[in-house]
Amino acid sequence: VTDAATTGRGTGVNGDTKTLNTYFSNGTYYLYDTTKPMSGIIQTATAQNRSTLPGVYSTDADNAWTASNQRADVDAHYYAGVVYDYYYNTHNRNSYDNRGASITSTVHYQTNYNNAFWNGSQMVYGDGDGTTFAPLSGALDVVAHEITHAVTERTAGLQYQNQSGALNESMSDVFGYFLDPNDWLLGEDVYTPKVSGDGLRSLSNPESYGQPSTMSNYVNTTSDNGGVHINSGIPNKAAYYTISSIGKAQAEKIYYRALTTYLTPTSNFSNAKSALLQAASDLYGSNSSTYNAVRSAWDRVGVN
Ligand SMILES: CCCCC[C@H](S)C(=O)N[C@@H](Cc1ccccc1)C(=O)N[C@@H](C)C(=O)O
Ligand SMILES: [Ca+2]
Ligand SMILES: [Zn+2]
Repeated sequence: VTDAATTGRGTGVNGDTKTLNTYFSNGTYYLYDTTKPMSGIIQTATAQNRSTLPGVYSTDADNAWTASNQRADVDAHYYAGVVYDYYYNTHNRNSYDNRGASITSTVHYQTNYNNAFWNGSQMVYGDGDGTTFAPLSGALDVVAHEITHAVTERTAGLQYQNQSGALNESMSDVFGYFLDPNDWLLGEDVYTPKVSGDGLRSLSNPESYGQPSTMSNYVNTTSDNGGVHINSGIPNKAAYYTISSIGKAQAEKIYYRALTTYLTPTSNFSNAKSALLQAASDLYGSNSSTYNAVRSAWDRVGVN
């Protein structure tokens, strides 16, 4: 039997061509990447527009993944590999559990599903309805957002409600930015495909998308698990100030260290400020301009 790791070619959600790590077995090609060091595999499946997970492996006959209904599969697979490489190369983290866990993605979840999520075991992507969203795996910052939920779950464990939940969401957005730093927008590559230049959220200007950016405008609500997608604007704005001041290279070190060393399941915004300051102190000193930039950022969003 001639099983083998192979290299394929695919078309992404936005019509771009990508090289894919695939696998050939028994006459069929699979979105099954065995190339990562010490890690498990990265594998992509389709729910075939139903809700059963993980669904069935995405397959192709000739390793040219160019059909229109394969675009979401191509990007989910390719971007999962990009995010794996980021955590491994930048933070020396071997997959979301730091022990080489396999990364599984399922696309074509339900019909016109305008969301993506981590379900505790895998990533799941809807195709969008074509107006609000294009297939959500088509954006690297979305894929990074979802995998970062898995990292958070295995480290800080931030409870998905109220302030800890907004922090959880913010960490996913901030690492979404670190993966896709071309702009301060989140989801711009798949959000409102008929409208250009917008995103679902903005780190630099949360208000432009209906989020608060100061503690004084924190939204007390029972919906959305206590407004986790609303109040994330406050830590997101602090991240914008921090990154703008000290740059991406130092910021991502501080954020990774705070997330994996100091934050806990019940951390609130004030605890996040302390965690980031402690990380900045550990890495750059408590009298450093880096430390002072982090403190200033959180002062400016009104978190003491
Ligand atoms: C199914 C239950 C809800 C899970 C929410 C997931 S983690 C989530 O936050 N998804 C992101 C997807 C995303 C990420 C970055 C950029 C664009 C879109 C999200 O923000 N979802 C919005 C639509 C929401 O759930 O309100
Ligand atoms: Ca982006
Ligand atoms: Zn999320």
